Amino acid sequence: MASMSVKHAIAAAKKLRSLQERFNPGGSDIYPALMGDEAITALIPSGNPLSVHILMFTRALREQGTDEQYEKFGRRADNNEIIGTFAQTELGHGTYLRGLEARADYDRGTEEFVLNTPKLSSYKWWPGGLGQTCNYCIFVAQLYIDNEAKGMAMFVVQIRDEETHMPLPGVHVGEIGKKMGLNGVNNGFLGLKDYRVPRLNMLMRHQQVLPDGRFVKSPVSQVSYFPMVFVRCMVARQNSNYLAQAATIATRYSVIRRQSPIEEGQPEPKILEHLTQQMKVIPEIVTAVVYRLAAANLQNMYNETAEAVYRKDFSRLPELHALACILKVATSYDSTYGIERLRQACGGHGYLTAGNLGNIFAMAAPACTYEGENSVLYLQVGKILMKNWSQVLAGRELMPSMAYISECSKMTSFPQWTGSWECLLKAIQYACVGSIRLAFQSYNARVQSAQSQTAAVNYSGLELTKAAELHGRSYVAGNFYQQIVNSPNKHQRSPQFQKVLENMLELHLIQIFFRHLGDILRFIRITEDEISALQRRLEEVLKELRPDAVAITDAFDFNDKILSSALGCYDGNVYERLFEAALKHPLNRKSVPDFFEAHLKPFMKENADNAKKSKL
Ligand SMILES: CCCCCCCCCCCC(=O)SCCNC(=O)CCNC(=O)[C@H](O)C(C)(C)COP(=O)(O)OP(=O)(O)OC[C@H]1O[C@@H](n2cnc3c(N)ncnc32)[C@H](O)[C@@H]1OP(=O)(O)O
Ligand SMILES: Cc1cc2nc3c(=O)[nH]c(=O)nc-3n(C[C@H](O)[C@H](O)[C@H](O)COP(=O)(O)OP(=O)(O)OC[C@H]3O[C@@H](n4cnc5c(N)ncnc54)[C@H](O)[C@@H]3O)c2cc1C
Repeated sequence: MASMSVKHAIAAAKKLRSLQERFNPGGSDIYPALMGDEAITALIPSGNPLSVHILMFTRALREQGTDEQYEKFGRRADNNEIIGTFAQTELGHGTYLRGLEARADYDRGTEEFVLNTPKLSSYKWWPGGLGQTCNYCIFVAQLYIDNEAKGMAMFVVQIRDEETHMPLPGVHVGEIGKKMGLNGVNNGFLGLKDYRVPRLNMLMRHQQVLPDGRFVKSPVSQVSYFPMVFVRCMVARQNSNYLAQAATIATRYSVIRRQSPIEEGQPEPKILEHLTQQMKVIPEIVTAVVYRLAAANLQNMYNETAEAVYRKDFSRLPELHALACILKVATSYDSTYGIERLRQACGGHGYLTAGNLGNIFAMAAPACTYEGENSVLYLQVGKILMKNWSQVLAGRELMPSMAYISECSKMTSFPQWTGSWECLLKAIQYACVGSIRLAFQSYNARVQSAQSQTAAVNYSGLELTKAAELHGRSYVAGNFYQQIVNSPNKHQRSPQFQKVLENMLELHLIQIFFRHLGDILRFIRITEDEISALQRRLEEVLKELRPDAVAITDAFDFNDKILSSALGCYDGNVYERLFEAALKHPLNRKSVPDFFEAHLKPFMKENADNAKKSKL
């Protein structure tokens, strides 16, 4: 499977290169790379062994290396003359980067770094493509000069001979084994023993080691985390795509499948006529749209920040970090939840490989772990919210994406409940700020009682993650509201299209309201009648969106090859395709399976004989 994927990935990469040259000649615009990876990934259901090369190896060379280092390594990587990966995670550490054990000792005598993975737990473990595809990697290690730790640094390391692909001396590399999905990606392990690289193989755009061993610290140490921020932005985009694919499949199937009359004596309706089926499918269509818009927004912010960082302006890094964490967590959690819900909405056929929903789930699910395990990233955001709440208490301004926190903090109570979109959005934001305030009280009490910040974060972890989750909801819902209600190009939309978008906004806000009703009721008084009115509106808006469900998912524009699903094919011939797939199963090549004579027949005969004996 791995070699098949490499073959497909190379073919797709070549096709992409020609498209890029045609539409974006010589441009370094990041989009073709993103689209490229998405396009290749979409065409290889078992995952793209070049993903980390495209998304992290080439970008780290461009963003963390000097211009000279880009010329030496980056250009060849961008041109796919060398294939690399991003080797940071180790067998013993993935989250706690300051605990990474791989080390790089500077040898000023030879102006080289000596790279080692001192123990088994120090082995690099997981990097995509490391097993067999790559001949280079970005090797992340703790930098030591005269045995003094200087923090993390990145090194360009050649691991295989470019001609023979043989691992180089001092390199121990291989595949880590079968996974739940993505088995076309050879995730690998890497051990290095006294492996020497020239001084100029350390990426030195932001921090340097001079020939005599003097260390020039990075102005902002977190800029070395930037490659991860990029992939978190990509995950937001990629996982909203996976959800959109699953929503397309389940929607098409739900208007083909007929089951169970709603009125006695009536014909069996399409299953999407059942209200509970609408509640399973339509909110996921809307969630895919909501996250697609949020991810696009985040990508623009990434591009602006990347340009600024290139000019050594690091001011927007903290906000981008917070938003990238929030969106990576929210999209990966909600997409995996949504894809499984859509699989279940397809009944038994949803469990068939021919439906492809299981594979889409397996492709989406690891995003909850890689690029920063989700609860760890929620804690990151929780910490950032604590810092920002201290700013609020000091009367200082907050970053734009947190401005609502300042506004809500000035409200002594929640205004009269109206149930409008603005009211629903404000309710989510108000509940978020209430949660931040409570988390801060717990956290601050711990810090005041002489607990360290790290310990206080750990023991306030439940409230911090709740506040982070609600901050994510507030950001995503706020972004969707702005795009639907206040978008500058709203007047270019037809009234019918605007109405569909407003129905999607209505559904999203009501759905989030009900999902967090407990969190909201903690801070806002809402009567039973007001909640029941929202229940009615929920049922109403599902009915309103029902006729548009197929058109919205068709607008995602996935062709059958990408969906690769007998349930979601454009022509709707579900049963014929299911049957066609079944007949292709190897077990159907013979009428009598091999195991009959070898196992089943003797087993049944033995039982029959024993039964006869027991009668005698
Ligand atoms: C498309 C898909 C395709 C699909 C294909 C994709 C294939 C899969 C690719 C997966 C590739 C990988 O998984 S690559 C490996 C990914 N690994 C990770 O993401 C590791 C996760 N861990 C971390 O990021 C870090 O250890 C933290 C953030 C958890 C902790 O950082 P720390 O430095 O130890 O400590 P901490 O005190 O929390 O942070 C110190 C200060 O730095 C700030 N800070 C922390 N991180 C950042 C950051 N990234 N950017 C800016 N600032 C940051 C904090 O806010 C804080 O600011 P202040 O408070 O000082 O102001
Ligand atoms: C498909 C896939 C592809 C990957 N590709 C790459 C790659 O290309 N390059 C690369 O370098 N890595 C890669 N990774 C590794 C990935 O980045 C790590 O798995 C991830 O960062 C999580 O680290 P970990 O596995 O060590 O989990 P751990 O950090 O051990 O997490 C285990 C549990 O401990 C909890 N935990 C850890 N720290 C804390 C804390 N401070 N507070 C509270 N709870 C905590 C976590 O929340 C989690 O529940 C990949 C992983 C996968 C699954």
